Amino acid sequence: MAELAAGGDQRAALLAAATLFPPPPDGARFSYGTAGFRAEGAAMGPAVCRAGVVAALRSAKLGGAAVGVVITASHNPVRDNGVKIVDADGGMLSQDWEPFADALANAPNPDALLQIVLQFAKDEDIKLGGSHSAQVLLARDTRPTGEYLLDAAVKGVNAVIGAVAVDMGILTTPQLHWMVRSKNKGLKSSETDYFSQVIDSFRCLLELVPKDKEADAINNRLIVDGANGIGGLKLEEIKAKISGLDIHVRNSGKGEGILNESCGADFVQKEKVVPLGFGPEDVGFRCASFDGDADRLVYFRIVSSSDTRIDLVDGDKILSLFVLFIREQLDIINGKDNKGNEVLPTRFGVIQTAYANGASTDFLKNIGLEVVFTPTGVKYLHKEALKYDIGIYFEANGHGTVLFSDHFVSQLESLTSEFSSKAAGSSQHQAAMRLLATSQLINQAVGDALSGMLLVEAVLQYKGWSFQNWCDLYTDLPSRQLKVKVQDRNSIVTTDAERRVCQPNGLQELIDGEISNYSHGRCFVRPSGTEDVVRVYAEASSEEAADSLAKRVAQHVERILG
Ligand SMILES: CC(=O)N[C@H]1[C@@H](OP(=O)(O)O)O[C@H](CO)[C@@H](O)[C@@H]1O
Ligand SMILES: [Mg+2]
Repeated sequence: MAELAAGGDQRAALLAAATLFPPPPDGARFSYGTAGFRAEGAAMGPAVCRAGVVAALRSAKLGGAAVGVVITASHNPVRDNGVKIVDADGGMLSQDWEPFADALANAPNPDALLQIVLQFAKDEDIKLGGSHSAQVLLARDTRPTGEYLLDAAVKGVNAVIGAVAVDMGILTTPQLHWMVRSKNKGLKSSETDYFSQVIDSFRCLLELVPKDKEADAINNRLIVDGANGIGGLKLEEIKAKISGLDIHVRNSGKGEGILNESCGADFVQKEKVVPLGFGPEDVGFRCASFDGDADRLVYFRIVSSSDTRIDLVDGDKILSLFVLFIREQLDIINGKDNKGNEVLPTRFGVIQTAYANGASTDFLKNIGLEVVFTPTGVKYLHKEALKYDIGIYFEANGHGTVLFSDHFVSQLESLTSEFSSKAAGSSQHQAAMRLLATSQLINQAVGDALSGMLLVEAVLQYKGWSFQNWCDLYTDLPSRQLKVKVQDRNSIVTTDAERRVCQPNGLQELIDGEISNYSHGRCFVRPSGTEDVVRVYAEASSEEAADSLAKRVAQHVERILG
């Protein structure tokens, strides 16, 4: 073992941390999945402590760049908790480190943990024992187990000698991603800086609303479901500083309501009924809903006080709205120059997953855009979006953002200053400024309900659109999602961005057979990355047909996988 030697102090520190948080005797296995590790909060101590070790080593590997740890279980019930590692660019942990994170979380005892760390450090050429610097920024949501798990994470970070843990407090998940990214880019990175950037760029977009649109300005009353979580609390804190909107927060997290219980973006999007905390006074108004850690956003409208149904605007329609807005700005800028070249040639990428409603994909294709599909999970969507000058992605559940490449932003900056000297106030100048403000407003690290909502509001004002105008972009195809409990969900192997099954043999043929009986039928199955279930999604021309297609396919899955 000599070559694996780390100083005795380093070994002792790792063993001590692992001993403080021994894994549960039932040997529950953790898998990093689509969203980090999640389980019942009280059982998360060991996994969170070990995630702290991973984050500290990741920072050490990256020469001491800040890395983040967020303690949250997002939209899951309040008794659950979880942990996600934020990489130095502000995105999700690099996928090639996930196997190490899994191995560490599942190490059966302190000695095994020590050996895994030493071997990994050797393979990755990370010098242990304090001969490196490392810093980890930590945040948590409002869950009651958060404080205990924060302590576990800090102990994990500190078990890597030389690593510094910085508690950033109770934050939304996207705030911490933003901070990590900003810090490593040498930009201002405090919470106050985050709020100023969001508030200022939103104001700037409102100032750029064409004057004729202001006349028939849309209703400025906006009601927000904070899921009784951190997003509601933060919005309460800053709503008075947000210009042009009359914001009312329900389920703000200050009252008695329980986190995510019958409220929040996941509930609203899946159940399509009025969340708790809303009353007759909210009927007919534009409502937004955040999830428990405020990285998902959907909109809805309550139809009538005698009806629990809502009109839902999901992530797909938010994406479509943003696409129209961005394309319009690009079209304005791209009047051809005198040599017939486009002023600002732009590679614009639109990315969805298989869960995107088929009507949204048709809408995007009909307006001449190509849509790229990736597997479920932000890490895949985000990676694809980074390939473009402007890359936009949204999951149907409301997680998404718009990414602007550094190169494109600097092109926009020079273009705006060129316009401001040659053609100040021209429509081209204004369009370029709108895009710049958009790149400032919308979170460049991860989906962000707060800044996403403000972009929606700015775009609706820009277009002079009511909620109804937005709904009318296209009509969602009826869809149904089911969960099937099976022995081993990972015996399902998929391909083609999870839209087809390649194992077990014969299952895809059965699914195809079912689909062929339905008009506008579409259906796929995949193992969930966050729950021990196989998910079934079906779409068809009526609710009944979508239900029946989903049920029939679920029965095949149940029969074949047991
Ligand atoms: C159908 C669905 O909504 N799946 C969600 C869910 O993943 P699953 O792998 O389906 O469990 O949680 C992920 C993390 O929040 C999110 O990215 C994804 O969209
Ligand atoms: Mg979330």
